[in-house]
Amino acid sequence: MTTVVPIETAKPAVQPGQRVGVLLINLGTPDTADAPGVRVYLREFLSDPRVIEDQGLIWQLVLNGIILRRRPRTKALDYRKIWNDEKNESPLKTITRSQSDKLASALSDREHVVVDWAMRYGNPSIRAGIDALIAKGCERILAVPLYPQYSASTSATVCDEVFRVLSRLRAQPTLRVTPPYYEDEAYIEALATSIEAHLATLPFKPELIVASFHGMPKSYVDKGDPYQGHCIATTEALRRRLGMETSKLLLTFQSRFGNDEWLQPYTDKTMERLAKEGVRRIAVVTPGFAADCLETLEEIAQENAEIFKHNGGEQFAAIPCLNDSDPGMDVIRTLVLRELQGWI
Ligand SMILES: C=CC1=C(C)c2cc3[nH]c(cc4nc(cc5[nH]c(cc1n2)c(C)c5CCC(=O)O)C(CCC(=O)O)=C4C)c(C)c3C=C
Ligand SMILES: [Fe+2]
Ligand SMILES: [Fe+2]
Repeated sequence: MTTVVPIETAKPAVQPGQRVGVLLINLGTPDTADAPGVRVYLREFLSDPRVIEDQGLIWQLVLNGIILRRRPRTKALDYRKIWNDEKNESPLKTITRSQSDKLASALSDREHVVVDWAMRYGNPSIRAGIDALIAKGCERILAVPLYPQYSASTSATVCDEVFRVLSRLRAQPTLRVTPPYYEDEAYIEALATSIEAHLATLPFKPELIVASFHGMPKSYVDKGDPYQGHCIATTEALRRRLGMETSKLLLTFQSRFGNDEWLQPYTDKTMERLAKEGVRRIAVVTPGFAADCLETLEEIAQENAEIFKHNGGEQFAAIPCLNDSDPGMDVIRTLVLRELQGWI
Protein backbone atom coordinates (compact mmCIF):
# COMPACT_ATOMS: atom_id res chain seq x y z
CA MET A 1 0.00 0.00 0.00
CA THR A 2 1.28 3.49 -0.83
CA THR A 3 1.93 5.80 2.13
CA VAL A 4 0.66 9.32 1.50
CA VAL A 5 2.89 11.94 3.15
CA PRO A 6 0.80 14.94 4.23
CA ILE A 7 1.96 18.07 2.44
CA GLU A 8 2.90 19.94 5.63
CA THR A 9 5.20 17.15 6.86
CA ALA A 10 6.68 16.30 3.44
CA LYS A 11 10.44 16.84 3.15
CA PRO A 12 11.13 20.15 1.29
CA ALA A 13 12.32 19.48 -2.25
CA VAL A 14 15.27 21.79 -1.78
CA GLN A 15 17.42 21.21 1.29
CA PRO A 16 18.81 24.13 3.34
CA GLY A 17 21.80 25.62 1.56
CA GLN A 18 20.73 24.35 -1.85
CA ARG A 19 19.77 26.95 -4.39
CA VAL A 20 17.53 26.95 -7.45
CA GLY A 21 18.61 28.90 -10.54
CA VAL A 22 16.25 30.42 -13.11
CA LEU A 23 17.84 31.33 -16.45
CA LEU A 24 15.81 33.50 -18.85
CA ILE A 25 17.05 32.91 -22.40
CA ASN A 26 16.33 34.90 -25.56
CA LEU A 27 17.74 34.70 -29.06
CA GLY A 28 20.75 36.98 -29.01
CA THR A 29 21.91 40.09 -30.74
CA PRO A 30 25.19 41.71 -31.83
CA ASP A 31 27.51 43.20 -29.19
CA THR A 32 28.15 46.25 -31.36
CA ALA A 33 26.10 48.05 -34.04
CA ASP A 34 28.81 47.86 -36.67
CA ALA A 35 29.65 45.45 -39.46
CA PRO A 36 32.24 43.40 -37.48
CA GLY A 37 29.84 42.97 -34.54
CA VAL A 38 26.94 41.96 -36.79
CA ARG A 39 29.21 39.57 -38.73
CA VAL A 40 30.26 37.70 -35.58
CA TYR A 41 26.60 37.39 -34.52
CA LEU A 42 25.31 36.31 -37.94
CA ARG A 43 28.11 33.76 -38.35
CA GLU A 44 27.18 32.04 -35.09
CA PHE A 45 23.42 32.28 -35.72
CA LEU A 46 23.45 31.13 -39.34
CA SER A 47 25.91 28.29 -38.65
CA ASP A 48 23.36 26.65 -36.36
CA PRO A 49 21.79 23.61 -38.12
CA ARG A 50 18.58 24.26 -36.16
CA VAL A 51 18.29 27.60 -38.01
CA ILE A 52 19.68 26.69 -41.42
CA GLU A 53 19.08 22.96 -41.58
CA ASP A 54 21.20 22.29 -44.66
CA GLN A 55 24.70 23.38 -43.64
CA GLY A 56 26.23 21.72 -46.73
CA LEU A 57 28.90 23.02 -49.09
CA ILE A 58 26.55 25.26 -51.07
CA TRP A 59 25.35 26.99 -47.89
CA GLN A 60 28.97 27.43 -46.73
CA LEU A 61 29.77 29.14 -50.02
CA VAL A 62 26.68 31.37 -49.84
CA LEU A 63 27.24 32.19 -46.15
CA ASN A 64 30.94 33.00 -46.40
CA GLY A 65 31.02 34.29 -49.98
CA ILE A 66 27.87 36.43 -50.05
CA ILE A 67 25.90 36.82 -46.78
CA LEU A 68 28.76 37.52 -44.35
CA ARG A 69 30.34 39.92 -46.85
CA ARG A 70 27.26 42.06 -47.54
CA ARG A 71 24.61 41.65 -44.88
CA PRO A 72 26.62 42.85 -41.82
CA ARG A 73 27.05 46.32 -43.37
CA THR A 74 23.35 46.82 -44.22
CA LYS A 75 22.08 45.25 -41.01
CA ALA A 76 24.49 47.33 -38.90
CA LEU A 77 22.72 50.42 -40.29
CA ASP A 78 19.38 48.94 -39.19
CA TYR A 79 20.74 48.14 -35.71
CA ARG A 80 22.00 51.72 -35.41
CA LYS A 81 18.42 52.99 -35.94
CA ILE A 82 17.18 51.15 -32.84
CA TRP A 83 20.36 51.00 -30.70
CA ASN A 84 20.14 51.86 -27.01
CA ASP A 85 22.87 54.52 -27.02
CA GLU A 86 22.63 55.15 -23.30
CA LYS A 87 23.69 51.59 -22.49
CA ASN A 88 25.46 51.06 -25.80
CA GLU A 89 23.63 47.81 -26.45
CA SER A 90 20.78 46.36 -28.46
CA PRO A 91 17.25 46.78 -27.02
CA LEU A 92 16.87 42.99 -26.81
CA LYS A 93 19.63 42.94 -24.17
CA THR A 94 18.30 45.92 -22.22
CA ILE A 95 14.81 44.42 -22.05
CA THR A 96 15.90 40.85 -21.23
CA ARG A 97 18.13 42.14 -18.40
CA SER A 98 15.21 44.14 -17.03
CA GLN A 99 12.90 41.11 -17.23
CA SER A 100 15.48 39.17 -15.23
CA ASP A 101 15.87 41.95 -12.62
CA LYS A 102 12.11 42.30 -12.22
CA LEU A 103 11.62 38.55 -11.89
CA ALA A 104 14.37 38.47 -9.25
CA SER A 105 12.52 41.19 -7.30
CA ALA A 106 9.22 39.35 -7.63
CA LEU A 107 10.84 36.19 -6.22
CA SER A 108 12.95 37.96 -3.58
CA ASP A 109 10.95 36.42 -0.73
CA ARG A 110 12.35 33.05 -1.82
CA GLU A 111 15.95 33.56 -0.78
CA HIS A 112 17.27 30.39 -2.33
CA VAL A 113 16.08 31.31 -5.87
CA VAL A 114 18.67 32.99 -8.10
CA VAL A 115 17.59 34.61 -11.40
CA ASP A 116 19.87 35.38 -14.34
CA TRP A 117 19.60 35.83 -18.12
CA ALA A 118 21.44 34.69 -21.23
CA MET A 119 21.38 34.76 -25.01
CA ARG A 120 21.46 31.74 -27.33
CA TYR A 121 23.86 33.55 -29.68
CA GLY A 122 26.39 36.14 -28.54
CA ASN A 123 26.56 37.49 -25.01
CA PRO A 124 25.94 36.83 -22.19
CA SER A 125 26.17 33.22 -23.32
CA ILE A 126 24.20 30.27 -21.95
CA ARG A 127 27.49 28.75 -20.82
CA ALA A 128 28.36 31.85 -18.79
CA GLY A 129 24.83 31.90 -17.34
CA ILE A 130 24.86 28.27 -16.24
CA ASP A 131 28.42 28.54 -14.87
CA ALA A 132 27.41 31.61 -12.85
CA LEU A 133 24.34 29.87 -11.39
CA ILE A 134 26.41 26.83 -10.45
CA ALA A 135 29.04 29.08 -8.87
CA LYS A 136 26.26 30.58 -6.74
CA GLY A 137 25.38 27.11 -5.46
CA CYS A 138 22.43 26.22 -7.71
CA GLU A 139 21.96 22.47 -7.80
CA ARG A 140 18.73 22.80 -9.80
CA ILE A 141 18.24 25.01 -12.83
CA LEU A 142 15.08 26.05 -14.65
CA ALA A 143 15.86 27.14 -18.22
CA VAL A 144 13.24 29.53 -19.62
CA PRO A 145 13.34 29.92 -23.43
CA LEU A 146 11.47 33.20 -23.98
CA TYR A 147 9.50 31.95 -26.98
CA PRO A 148 5.73 31.62 -26.56
CA GLN A 149 5.48 29.45 -29.69
CA TYR A 150 7.79 26.43 -29.94
CA SER A 151 10.04 26.02 -32.95
CA ALA A 152 13.10 23.89 -33.46
CA SER A 153 14.95 27.00 -34.70
CA THR A 154 14.43 28.80 -31.39
CA SER A 155 13.27 26.65 -28.44
CA ALA A 156 15.06 23.41 -29.42
CA THR A 157 18.37 25.10 -30.09
CA VAL A 158 18.23 26.65 -26.61
CA CYS A 159 17.91 23.13 -25.16
CA ASP A 160 20.69 21.86 -27.45
CA GLU A 161 23.02 24.52 -26.06
CA VAL A 162 21.98 23.97 -22.44
CA PHE A 163 22.60 20.21 -22.82
CA ARG A 164 25.96 20.90 -24.54
CA VAL A 165 27.03 23.05 -21.61
CA LEU A 166 25.93 20.40 -19.09
CA SER A 167 27.73 17.71 -21.09
CA ARG A 168 31.08 19.22 -19.94
CA LEU A 169 30.22 18.71 -16.30
CA ARG A 170 30.78 15.76 -14.01
CA ALA A 171 28.48 17.15 -11.30
CA GLN A 172 25.48 18.34 -13.29
CA PRO A 173 22.68 20.42 -11.82
CA THR A 174 19.18 18.95 -12.19
CA LEU A 175 17.45 20.56 -15.14
CA ARG A 176 13.95 21.67 -16.03
CA VAL A 177 12.84 23.61 -19.10
CA THR A 178 9.65 25.69 -19.33
CA PRO A 179 7.26 24.61 -22.09
CA PRO A 180 5.91 26.86 -24.86
CA TYR A 181 3.07 29.06 -23.62
CA TYR A 182 1.31 29.98 -26.86
CA GLU A 183 -2.23 29.67 -25.48
CA ASP A 184 -1.57 30.01 -21.79
CA GLU A 185 -4.31 32.06 -20.14
CA ALA A 186 -1.86 34.49 -18.50
CA TYR A 187 -0.15 35.12 -21.85
CA ILE A 188 -3.35 35.70 -23.84
CA GLU A 189 -4.69 37.94 -21.07
CA ALA A 190 -1.45 39.96 -21.01
CA LEU A 191 -1.50 40.37 -24.80
CA ALA A 192 -5.14 41.47 -24.76
CA THR A 193 -4.57 43.92 -21.88
CA SER A 194 -1.53 45.43 -23.54
CA ILE A 195 -3.28 45.75 -26.93
CA GLU A 196 -6.32 47.41 -25.34
CA ALA A 197 -4.12 49.77 -23.30
CA HIS A 198 -2.09 50.77 -26.33
CA LEU A 199 -5.12 51.28 -28.58
CA ALA A 200 -6.56 53.61 -25.95
CA THR A 201 -3.50 55.88 -26.33
CA LEU A 202 -3.78 56.19 -30.13
CA PRO A 203 -5.18 59.32 -31.78
CA PHE A 204 -6.99 57.05 -34.29
CA LYS A 205 -9.07 53.86 -34.31
CA PRO A 206 -7.47 51.12 -36.43
CA GLU A 207 -9.76 49.45 -38.97
CA LEU A 208 -8.01 46.17 -38.22
CA ILE A 209 -5.09 44.65 -36.33
CA VAL A 210 -2.36 42.50 -37.85
CA ALA A 211 -0.68 39.90 -35.61
CA SER A 212 2.75 39.47 -37.19
CA PHE A 213 4.91 36.49 -36.15
CA HIS A 214 8.51 35.78 -37.15
CA GLY A 215 8.43 33.50 -40.20
CA MET A 216 10.33 30.33 -41.03
CA PRO A 217 10.84 28.21 -44.15
CA LYS A 218 7.60 26.37 -44.99
CA SER A 219 9.61 23.16 -45.43
CA TYR A 220 10.42 23.12 -41.67
CA VAL A 221 6.70 23.02 -40.86
CA ASP A 222 6.10 20.43 -43.59
CA LYS A 223 8.71 18.26 -41.81
CA GLY A 224 6.81 18.52 -38.52
CA ASP A 225 7.70 21.75 -36.74
CA PRO A 226 4.60 22.76 -34.70
CA TYR A 227 5.43 26.48 -34.92
CA GLN A 228 2.75 27.49 -37.43
CA GLY A 229 0.07 25.64 -35.44
CA HIS A 230 1.17 27.45 -32.27
CA CYS A 231 0.97 30.86 -34.01
CA ILE A 232 -2.53 30.02 -35.25
CA ALA A 233 -3.60 28.90 -31.76
CA THR A 234 -2.29 32.15 -30.20
CA THR A 235 -4.11 34.27 -32.76
CA GLU A 236 -7.37 32.36 -32.35
CA ALA A 237 -7.20 32.64 -28.56
CA LEU A 238 -6.52 36.35 -28.88
CA ARG A 239 -9.46 36.78 -31.27
CA ARG A 240 -11.73 35.01 -28.79
CA ARG A 241 -10.49 37.12 -25.88
CA LEU A 242 -10.82 40.40 -27.81
CA GLY A 243 -14.10 39.36 -29.46
CA MET A 244 -12.69 40.04 -32.92
CA GLU A 245 -13.59 38.36 -36.21
CA THR A 246 -10.94 36.69 -38.38
CA SER A 247 -11.05 39.62 -40.84
CA LYS A 248 -10.31 42.13 -38.03
CA LEU A 249 -7.31 40.35 -36.49
CA LEU A 250 -5.14 38.97 -39.28
CA LEU A 251 -2.24 36.54 -38.86
CA THR A 252 0.91 37.16 -40.93
CA PHE A 253 4.58 36.09 -40.96
CA GLN A 254 7.51 38.49 -41.25
CA SER A 255 11.33 38.49 -41.64
CA ARG A 256 11.63 36.27 -44.71
CA PHE A 257 15.27 35.34 -45.28
CA GLY A 258 16.65 33.77 -48.50
CA ASN A 259 14.77 32.59 -51.57
CA ASP A 260 12.83 29.57 -50.28
CA GLU A 261 9.10 29.78 -49.61
CA TRP A 262 8.42 30.85 -46.00
CA LEU A 263 5.19 30.67 -44.03
CA GLN A 264 2.48 32.82 -45.56
CA PRO A 265 0.81 35.30 -45.70
CA TYR A 266 3.88 37.55 -45.59
CA THR A 267 3.56 40.67 -43.42
CA ASP A 268 5.05 43.09 -45.96
CA LYS A 269 2.86 41.82 -48.83
CA THR A 270 -0.18 42.06 -46.55
CA MET A 271 0.63 45.70 -45.70
CA GLU A 272 0.85 46.49 -49.39
CA ARG A 273 -2.38 44.64 -50.22
CA LEU A 274 -4.39 46.18 -47.39
CA ALA A 275 -3.30 49.72 -48.25
CA LYS A 276 -4.08 49.13 -51.93
CA GLU A 277 -7.52 47.78 -50.98
CA GLY A 278 -8.28 51.03 -49.17
CA VAL A 279 -7.44 50.29 -45.52
CA ARG A 280 -6.14 53.58 -44.08
CA ARG A 281 -5.60 52.91 -40.35
CA ILE A 282 -3.87 49.85 -38.99
CA ALA A 283 -2.20 48.51 -35.82
CA VAL A 284 0.36 45.72 -35.74
CA VAL A 285 1.06 43.49 -32.74
CA THR A 286 3.97 41.03 -32.55
CA PRO A 287 2.91 38.34 -30.05
CA GLY A 288 5.77 35.93 -30.85
CA PHE A 289 8.45 38.28 -29.50
CA ALA A 290 8.82 38.43 -25.72
CA ALA A 291 10.91 41.56 -26.14
CA ASP A 292 11.18 44.33 -28.69
CA CYS A 293 14.11 43.84 -31.03
CA LEU A 294 15.32 44.54 -34.54
CA GLU A 295 12.39 42.61 -36.00
CA THR A 296 9.76 44.71 -34.23
CA LEU A 297 11.40 48.13 -33.79
CA GLU A 298 12.92 48.36 -37.25
CA GLU A 299 11.23 45.82 -39.51
CA ILE A 300 7.66 46.42 -38.28
CA ALA A 301 7.62 49.94 -36.81
CA GLN A 302 9.76 51.45 -39.56
CA GLU A 303 9.95 49.26 -42.69
CA ASN A 304 6.37 47.96 -42.70
CA ALA A 305 4.95 51.34 -41.66
CA GLU A 306 6.74 52.76 -44.70
CA ILE A 307 5.34 50.05 -47.01
CA PHE A 308 1.80 50.66 -45.70
CA LYS A 309 2.03 54.44 -46.14
CA HIS A 310 3.79 54.25 -49.49
CA ASN A 311 0.81 52.29 -50.83
CA GLY A 312 -1.84 54.70 -49.55
CA GLY A 313 -2.16 53.84 -45.84
CA GLU A 314 -2.38 56.82 -43.48
CA GLN A 315 -2.07 55.76 -39.85
CA PHE A 316 0.16 52.94 -38.62
CA ALA A 317 0.75 51.89 -35.00
CA ALA A 318 3.24 49.28 -33.81
CA ILE A 319 2.07 47.92 -30.46
CA PRO A 320 5.04 47.29 -28.13
CA CYS A 321 5.89 43.72 -27.13
CA LEU A 322 5.06 42.62 -23.58
CA ASN A 323 8.68 43.36 -22.59
CA ASP A 324 9.12 44.11 -18.86
CA SER A 325 5.64 45.65 -18.53
CA ASP A 326 3.43 44.56 -15.64
CA PRO A 327 1.36 42.23 -17.89
CA GLY A 328 4.58 40.90 -19.47
CA MET A 329 6.11 40.16 -16.07
CA ASP A 330 2.86 38.47 -14.98
CA VAL A 331 3.36 35.99 -17.82
CA ILE A 332 6.98 35.22 -16.99
CA ARG A 333 6.32 35.00 -13.23
CA THR A 334 3.30 32.71 -13.72
CA LEU A 335 5.26 30.43 -16.05
CA VAL A 336 8.29 30.26 -13.77
CA LEU A 337 6.33 29.69 -10.55
CA ARG A 338 4.31 26.92 -12.21
CA GLU A 339 7.43 25.10 -13.40
CA LEU A 340 9.24 25.57 -10.07
CA GLN A 341 6.52 23.66 -8.24
CA GLY A 342 8.02 21.00 -6.02
CA TRP A 343 11.37 22.83 -6.08
CA ILE A 344 10.39 25.86 -4.01
C1 LIG B 1 16.55 30.84 -41.65
C2 LIG B 1 16.70 31.85 -40.87
C3 LIG B 1 15.90 32.19 -39.68
C4 LIG B 1 14.95 31.47 -38.96
C5 LIG B 1 14.40 30.10 -39.22
C6 LIG B 1 14.54 32.32 -37.87
C7 LIG B 1 13.56 31.97 -36.92
C8 LIG B 1 13.20 32.78 -35.84
N1 LIG B 1 13.81 33.92 -35.40
C9 LIG B 1 13.13 34.44 -34.31
C10 LIG B 1 13.43 35.59 -33.58
C11 LIG B 1 14.36 36.58 -33.96
N2 LIG B 1 15.10 36.61 -35.13
C12 LIG B 1 15.86 37.75 -35.15
C13 LIG B 1 16.73 38.13 -36.14
C14 LIG B 1 17.09 37.36 -37.23
N3 LIG B 1 16.51 36.18 -37.67
C15 LIG B 1 17.19 35.68 -38.76
C16 LIG B 1 16.94 34.48 -39.44
C17 LIG B 1 16.06 33.46 -39.03
N4 LIG B 1 15.24 33.48 -37.95
C18 LIG B 1 18.25 36.61 -39.05
C19 LIG B 1 19.26 36.45 -40.16
C20 LIG B 1 18.20 37.64 -38.08
C21 LIG B 1 19.17 38.80 -37.92
C22 LIG B 1 18.75 40.02 -38.56
C23 LIG B 1 18.92 39.90 -40.04
O1 LIG B 1 20.05 39.71 -40.51
O2 LIG B 1 17.89 39.95 -40.71
C24 LIG B 1 15.61 38.50 -33.94
C25 LIG B 1 16.16 39.88 -33.59
C26 LIG B 1 17.48 39.87 -32.86
C27 LIG B 1 17.95 41.26 -32.53
O3 LIG B 1 19.16 41.45 -32.54
O4 LIG B 1 17.18 42.18 -32.23
C28 LIG B 1 14.68 37.77 -33.21
C29 LIG B 1 14.13 38.11 -31.83
C30 LIG B 1 12.04 33.56 -34.05
C31 LIG B 1 11.03 33.76 -32.93
C32 LIG B 1 12.08 32.54 -34.99
C33 LIG B 1 11.14 31.39 -35.09
C34 LIG B 1 10.31 31.17 -35.95
FE1 LIG C 1 14.99 35.19 -36.71
FE1 LIG D 1 14.10 41.37 -40.15
